[in-house]
Order: sequence, then C-alpha cells, then structure tokens
Amino acid sequence: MKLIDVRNVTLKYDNNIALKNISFSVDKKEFIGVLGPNGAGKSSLFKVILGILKPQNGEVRISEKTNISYVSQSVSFDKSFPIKVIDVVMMGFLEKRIRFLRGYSRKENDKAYSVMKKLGIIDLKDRQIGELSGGQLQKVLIARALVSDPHVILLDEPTASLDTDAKTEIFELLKELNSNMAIILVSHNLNMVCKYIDKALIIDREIVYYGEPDDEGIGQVFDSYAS
Ligand SMILES: Nc1ncnc2c1ncn2[C@@H]1O[C@H](COP(=O)(O)OP(=O)(O)OP(=O)(O)O)[C@@H](O)[C@H]1O
Repeated sequence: MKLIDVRNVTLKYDNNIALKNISFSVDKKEFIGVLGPNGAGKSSLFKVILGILKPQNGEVRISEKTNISYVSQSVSFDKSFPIKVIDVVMMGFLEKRIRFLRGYSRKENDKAYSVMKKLGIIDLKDRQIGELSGGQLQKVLIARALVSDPHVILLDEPTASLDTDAKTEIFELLKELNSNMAIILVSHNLNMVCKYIDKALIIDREIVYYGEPDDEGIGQVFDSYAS
C-alpha cells in the first residue's frame, strides 16, 4: 500500500474552491515537488494531508503507522526571544510530552543530538535562534521535524528566503534524507527542484500536471503560469 493516498479531494473555504478533485499518492521514499502559482492551494493541500482541514469531498488515506512530520513556511519571529537551538529541536517531542505529561527522556535527548550531528548543526546547539542565518534556522526546523523518525516529511517552501548556495545545501540534505523517507515539498522553482524530485505535482486549484519532472510537456505547463 502507498504511504499516502489522496483521492478526489475537493476543499472549499466558504464558497471558494481551493482544491478541486485532487488525486495523487506517495510511495515509500518518493520525492514529490508540489508547484503552482500563488493561491493555487499548495498550503491547503498540506493542511488536508495533515488532517488540519477536512475536505468537503474525497479523502486522504494514510497507511497504518505512517508517521508524518511538517516543516512550515519560514515565519517571522521575535529575534530576541530567548530560546536555544537545542530547545527548538526538542520541541519535536512536544506532542508526546504533553500527551504523557512528562519531561523529555534521555533517549529523546540522545536522538536530538544525533539528528543535530547528522545535519551539521551540533555546534550551534546553545546558540539563540535569533542569532542564526536563514540556512541554519531552516536546518534547525528540519531537525525538529526529524527527531520523531517520520516516514514522510512535508516541507512548505523551505528555501524561499535563502541564497543559491544555502538553497543547494538544503536540497542536498533533503536528497540524503530521501534515502530513508518520502518527501513532499512545496516550491515555486521548478528548475531548482527538478533534479531532486521523482514526480512533480503542479496544481492551480486542480491538477495541471502530475508526472516525471523531465517530461517534455512540463516546461510548457510551468511557463504558462510562471511567466
Ligand atoms: N483560512 C482561509 N480562509 C479563506 N480562504 C483561504 C484560507 N486559506 C487560504 N485561502 C484561500 O485559498 C486559496 C489557496 O490558498 P493556499 O494558501 O492554499 O495557496 P498556496 O498555493 O499555498 O499560495 P502561496 O504560494 O501564495 O503560499 C487562496 O485563494 C487563498 O486566498
């Protein structure tokens, strides 16, 4: 069975259709790029997959025991907020902590350290998050999503505010993570993502393209809204 099966999903906000009859699936270790113009419904699609929004029609089936993590669009925050990198990464365990009303375990602490090492941010663990570069902050947010050992990770424009080098570094990191987990990533930049993804899902409320990123037809579809 597929990890995630999105079937004929239609989502409306009041009477406005944000997603119309969307169907696609996610296999183990598949890398899917979700592209589309502003307001195309990309973030709404993530919210439906995460169960935050319930579609008026259709359904999202998630195979049993599939653990999904989410990295949201970079949000602005108070740079002087006194929270350290390690605290942000440990927040990946917050749900369990609240559910079981307990502190973090030793095992969780070790896991956070091993993920930070893997992502090359262990030296930043005691740094205030307001003192990080955009690329470093993005890695911290990815680390937070990884500590729960997800089978699928959803990322909403993780490289939007980064320069080209930092973008490439994040994509190379995602490529490495992809050997272990499926990735669904929202992006506006087909050229940037096409060499990493297995499939492109281009939406403009409805699906306008779903297939290989190097198929001949894709450039034309993409140019029609990107220009
Ligand atoms: N909470 C909401 N209430 C009403 N309409 C909404 C809400 N959230 C999104 N929309 C509308 O739904 C449509 C899809 O929005 P969504 O944020 O999913 O698009 P997007 O593709 O992620 O856009 P962007 O690339 O600009 O981030 C837009 O027309 C938006 O205005």
